[in-house]
Amino acid sequence: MEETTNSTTQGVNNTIDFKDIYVYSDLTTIDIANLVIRNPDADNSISSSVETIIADVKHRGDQALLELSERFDGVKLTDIKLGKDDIATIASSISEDEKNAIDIAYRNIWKFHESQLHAEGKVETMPGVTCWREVRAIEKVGLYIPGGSAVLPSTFLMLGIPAKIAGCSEIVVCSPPQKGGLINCYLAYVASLLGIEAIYLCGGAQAVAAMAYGSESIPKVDKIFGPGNQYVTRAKTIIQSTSLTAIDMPAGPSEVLVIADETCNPAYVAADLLAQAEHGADSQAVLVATSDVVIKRSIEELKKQIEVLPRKDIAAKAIRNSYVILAKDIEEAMEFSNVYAPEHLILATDHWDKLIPKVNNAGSVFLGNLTPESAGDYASGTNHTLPTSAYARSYSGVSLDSFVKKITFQHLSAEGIRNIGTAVETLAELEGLHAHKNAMTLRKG
Ligand SMILES: NC(=O)c1ccc[n+]([C@@H]2O[C@H](COP(=O)([O-])OP(=O)(O)OC[C@H]3O[C@@H](n4cnc5c(N)ncnc54)[C@H](O)[C@@H]3O)[C@@H](O)[C@H]2O)c1
Ligand SMILES: N[C@H](CO)Cc1c[nH]c[nH+]1
Ligand SMILES: [Zn+2]
Repeated sequence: MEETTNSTTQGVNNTIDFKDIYVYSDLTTIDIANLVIRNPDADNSISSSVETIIADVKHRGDQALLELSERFDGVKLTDIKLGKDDIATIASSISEDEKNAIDIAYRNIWKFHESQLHAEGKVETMPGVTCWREVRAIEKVGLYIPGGSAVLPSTFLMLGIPAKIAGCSEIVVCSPPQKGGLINCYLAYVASLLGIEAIYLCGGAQAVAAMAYGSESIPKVDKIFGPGNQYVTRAKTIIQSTSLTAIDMPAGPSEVLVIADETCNPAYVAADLLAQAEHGADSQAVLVATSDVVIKRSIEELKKQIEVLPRKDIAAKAIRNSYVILAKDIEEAMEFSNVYAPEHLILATDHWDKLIPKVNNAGSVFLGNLTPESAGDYASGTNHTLPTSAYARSYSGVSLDSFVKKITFQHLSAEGIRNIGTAVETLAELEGLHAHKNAMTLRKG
């Protein structure tokens, strides 16, 4: 890796000299609120191109989608929709080993998400006053499957499986066209496993706009799911306030925070950092360690391992966009992590069980030295579509709940009216809302 010219200057006085990776060693002197900001779009360039793309798709529909695919994906399409027969033909080229791996992931993800189906009981809050909730699937959902720098069939599993379990009646899938104007065979195989009959060849902000407003080819949906780059993520946050379409959460460039103590294995730590760094130059991989020996060894390992990665250049840029923290103890490490609110938190320590209660903000947590984050990315069963950019402070990752609404129901009997009537009348009276009071008084008789 080259020497960094990382523009982050805070904490420079506290750096230990590893030449190309910032190591902050005294958190009390650092502006942490500033340090934890990811990809700020300071010049507003992403927001402004996304706004232009959304307006274009809204007004010109399919024609805009075709032109934007040519411009951003370098693919000249004649048809945006890829149908069932094409999908089946493309899927047939996948090998048995690849099929088996996808099938294992499919089963585990299905099993974990199916376990989230909980029926709630009815509650009698007072005699004759019964309240309960019922679950209904969101009818029309849109799944965005990234495909800019890497096509992610695993994301198709992560979104398609809970949508199927929830019972969503219309599942619209968009993914950027690959060279030749098609999709890759792994996405096609996942589509066939899920029984999805069409994939729309459309990526980026334009795909989000199409699913939010509809185009001649792409149906409008009620909620859009899925991760993506900064263009996709910005588009999702814009359309949720400008259309009647909801979103799962901001799930942008991947990130990981590894907390490591002297019981960690530095080779594993480095591998886990690089696994998220290779997603994109704007990814972030943060190491928070309680010992400078751990830091030194992990960085040595990282420098060795990065050399053989096919995506070395991307990973190196992400590492330059990252940093290391020497915490004074594990408590300080956990405090920093909770402020950072990482998409993925890895506890690279044998003492992980004691740390679980201290985790307040994280998308998904990987416990101990034998639990690589890649397991959750692909096949253990948990969902890999997770909040980034510190949104793990308030959002959960995708789950079965993301695909359903929970509607409350209530029923009052004559006894219920007798028990609750006066309280409702008094509350209506004190709020000065007499029609509210009357709706109860008439029934009390
Ligand atoms: N948070 C999560 O849960 C999660 C999960 C998986 C992946 N990810 C992230 O998803 C991202 C995938 O990104 P990707 O780029 O590979 O694929 P992508 O599908 O998100 O984006 C590709 C699209 O971006 C658009 N685009 C590219 N350059 C543009 C430009 N200059 N102006 C306007 N639009 C442009 C194009 O339309 C292209 O089709 C990565 O950052 C990865 O880390 C996050
Ligand atoms: N780490 C990504 C979520 O940030 C998910 C993914 C898909 N494929 C590999 N990894
Ligand atoms: Zn990943």
